[in-house]
Amino acid sequence: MTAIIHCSFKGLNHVSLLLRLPAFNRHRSSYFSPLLRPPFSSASFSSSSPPQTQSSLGSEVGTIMEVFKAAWRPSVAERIAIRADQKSYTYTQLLSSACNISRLLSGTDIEVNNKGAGGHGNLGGARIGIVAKPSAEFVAGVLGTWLGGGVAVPLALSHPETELLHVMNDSDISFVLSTEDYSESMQSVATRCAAQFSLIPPVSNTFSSSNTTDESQIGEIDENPALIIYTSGTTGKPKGVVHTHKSISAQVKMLADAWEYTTNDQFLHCLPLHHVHGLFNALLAPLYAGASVEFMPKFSVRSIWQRWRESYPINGTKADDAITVFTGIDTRLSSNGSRATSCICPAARQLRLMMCGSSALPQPVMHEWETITGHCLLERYGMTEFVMAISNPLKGARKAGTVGKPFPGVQVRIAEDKNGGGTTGEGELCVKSPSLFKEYWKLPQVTKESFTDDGFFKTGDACRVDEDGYYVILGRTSADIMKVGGYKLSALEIESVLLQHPDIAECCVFGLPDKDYGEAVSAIVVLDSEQKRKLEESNSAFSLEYLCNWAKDKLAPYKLPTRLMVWDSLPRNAMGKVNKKELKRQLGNEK
Ligand SMILES: Nc1ncnc2c1ncn2[C@@H]1O[C@H](COP(=O)(O)OP(=O)(O)OP(=O)(O)O)[C@@H](O)[C@H]1O
Repeated sequence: MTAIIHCSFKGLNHVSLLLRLPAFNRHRSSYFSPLLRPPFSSASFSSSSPPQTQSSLGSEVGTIMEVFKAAWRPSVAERIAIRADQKSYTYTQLLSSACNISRLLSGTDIEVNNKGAGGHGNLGGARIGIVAKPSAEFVAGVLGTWLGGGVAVPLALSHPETELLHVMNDSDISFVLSTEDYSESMQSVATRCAAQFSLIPPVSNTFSSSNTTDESQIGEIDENPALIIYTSGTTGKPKGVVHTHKSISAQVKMLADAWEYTTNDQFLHCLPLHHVHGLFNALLAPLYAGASVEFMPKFSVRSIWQRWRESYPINGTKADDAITVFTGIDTRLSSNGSRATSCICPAARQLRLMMCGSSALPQPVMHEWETITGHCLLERYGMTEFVMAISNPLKGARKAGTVGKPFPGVQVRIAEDKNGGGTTGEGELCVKSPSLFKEYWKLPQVTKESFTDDGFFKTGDACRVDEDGYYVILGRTSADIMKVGGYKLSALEIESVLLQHPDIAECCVFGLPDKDYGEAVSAIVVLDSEQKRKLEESNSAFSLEYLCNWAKDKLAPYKLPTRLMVWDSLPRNAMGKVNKKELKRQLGNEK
């Protein structure tokens, strides 16, 4: 049996991929993912022949199609979608490969472990684990999973086997897709989870359109799950956050609109793909906009700066494949990175947009970055559960220490603490957005408890609004908000000040139990390597007294740290975040 699969990325010119799919639609209707839904009229397609109009799908077009209508641009099909390992892949090649993967999955007798996800397509909502290095194959794996009716579960490359097993067992993964480099370990993990395993076929450089006799049906799949992302576990055991095709569509459109992603953009991508920042901001939204994404295999300060320099070799010139957008500035890039490479600032200056988020951007880092690169970083706020909700503007004032204002279509509310009198303007941030997740996987009670009665998601982050209506994130109530002698303090605010000290390269502030004050402001600092060497040479130590003497003009007395630890590094996860809850637990127990 054969089927026509109508595929469309935003801007991919009326494409139907024609494939022979054994038994594809014998029992079930086929479907389209949000990034692969057909345009208003779809057309037969081959790489060599022009599209022909076909309008049989119009009546089934839903909200997703509105997204594509608004986002429509012609002639993206042969543009570069992905660059990786010195190879380029067009949108057509990527989609062709996704269709192959869908066929591969559909042709396999997948036993859907615990259907729970809500079934559609051949895979009926089966969870497909994807463990692949950042590559065209990873993208094709996700799209192919959606095309076949599965739920993609991107798995962390950095996770030790026990954590991988937890996530795979928890999400009842039926099938693991992997690239060669992880083949051996993943095969054994898959076996232990009773899941099938396959290597993702390499995305080919040629497109073949073959054999078409039958047209598949399109079901309305918007509310069906598409993706499960596991939280990083900084506030407890990792939970599976279920996103639907509809929430993904809403989000990619929101981001592409707000930050004006276009077909002219080229993204340098060096973030993990099992986390929303790397997956949505730097991959799915750019692809939705018809942009190119270049994967850098590993986060490397030197290589990132080098790539910018190649993009703009001499001030005023621009390479064809010049990077235009970068998201993911963190302290590694701004401190040792920029100092070591400040001579190449003119190149960095010419990028269209530089963004950061996922954790607080300390003001000293923002200012230093602006001095060196000329970029006022765009900081935004997001969370696995709703992806991105609040952002500083693309055009207009970006305010240091704030995350800007809610995106159009996003509602936010601050739930003030009634016990605190409810007059401070500070409280828990609650979010309602079309990009909100559907549920925590297999945790109905936790899901219920994390929403207000009128459908706002309770973020667990403390927040206030400044005089210009910009939102200021004060931190996680569970880890960043300290209660010291009756005062409620934000660890993020104190960190931002401590980072201004010339000797401090990194720091982390949190409360440890204190019998007199409830909690004690405790700081771990990592010293700048040069300063550390000087201190060692002069046989002196970086003391609490010295730090507080310096900080007393900048912080109120009750905000000054009363405990100090000088460490060689901070324990960070793949996203560069410190798990404060775990640190508090360990250090609290040591006392
Ligand atoms: N711009 C920002 N400023 C301050 N904090 C931020 C910012 N962006 C994100 N965050 C923090 O990151 C959190 C969301 O991150 P994510 O969804 O990855 O969860 P996590 O904290 O890493 O893991 P877990 O949900 O398991 O605790 C937010 O709730 C907020 O505390």
